[in-house]
Amino acid sequence: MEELLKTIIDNNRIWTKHGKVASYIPELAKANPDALGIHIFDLECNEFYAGDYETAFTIQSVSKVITLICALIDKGKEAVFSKVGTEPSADPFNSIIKLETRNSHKPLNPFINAGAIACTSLVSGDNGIEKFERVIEMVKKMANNPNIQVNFNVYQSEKLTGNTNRAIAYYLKGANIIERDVEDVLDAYFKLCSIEVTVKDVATIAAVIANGGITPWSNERIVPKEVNQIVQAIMMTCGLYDASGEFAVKIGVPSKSGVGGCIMSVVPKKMGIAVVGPALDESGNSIGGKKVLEELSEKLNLSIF
Ligand SMILES: NC(=O)CC[C@H](N)C(=O)O
Repeated sequence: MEELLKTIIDNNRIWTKHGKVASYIPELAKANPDALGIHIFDLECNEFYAGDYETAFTIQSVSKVITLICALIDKGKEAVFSKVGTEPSADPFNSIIKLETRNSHKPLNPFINAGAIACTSLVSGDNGIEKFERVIEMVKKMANNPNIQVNFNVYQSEKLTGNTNRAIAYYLKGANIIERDVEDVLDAYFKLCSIEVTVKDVATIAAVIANGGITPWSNERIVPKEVNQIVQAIMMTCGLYDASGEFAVKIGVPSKSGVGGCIMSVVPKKMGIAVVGPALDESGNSIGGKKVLEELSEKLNLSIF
């Protein structure tokens, strides 16, 4: 397996030259555009990795999966889906347009920025700090890593330049989708995007989801079965923003990407996979990461379809 992963990384490294590192959050522009790494955590707790698997990166939108899990556990599906939809979006991840043109003003789904900001406000906690703590504790538990922390420079950079997210959040407040103090919710959202991880952490999180919400290493249920099912369905249909359909066709497993260059993939009942490659395509998905997953899915016959 390690040989296979190494070959796949080598075959696809060239793709990193065709993408661009995210620069709208200035601190992210410092990432190495040539990096490409992968980690697999299977349900027997075997781990395989290759390429730049030691690269640290910020989790970015992959955190939206854990925020949704916490919101569903804390408030239940009726409350969550009264504020956020479950439909894919054909617009970019930070788009505002549908908030106004759709009657309900609900964000289309929990994995675009508007939906994730709404879910952040739904998570348990009296203020932004408590909400952030609730979600990062879940990240640590699912990643089996108590040392996970926020990258302070990325957090500061997000907060300083996150005006589109600010516009989204104030719109949501005006439409009664979020009830809390907007800046407080945004602060938690920016911190959650800035959590620093490696592909090992993300592959471990994916393995818990692949195992039905139960930790493969200690057999402990941390995500209720129904929540785990809902999250995978939304990853499948909305996980790569406006490129989710193409990804379903080419790779065929529930996945979630982030502008830090990570893609987390869940192969139900088999394994968790994480790739990192900070050079992104025009939808904000890792260009090399997508190609690596495409070849891996083909070679190991991973598609659920
Ligand atoms: N797609 C992403 O990963 C977006 C996350 C980023 N922090 C933002 O809010 O713009």
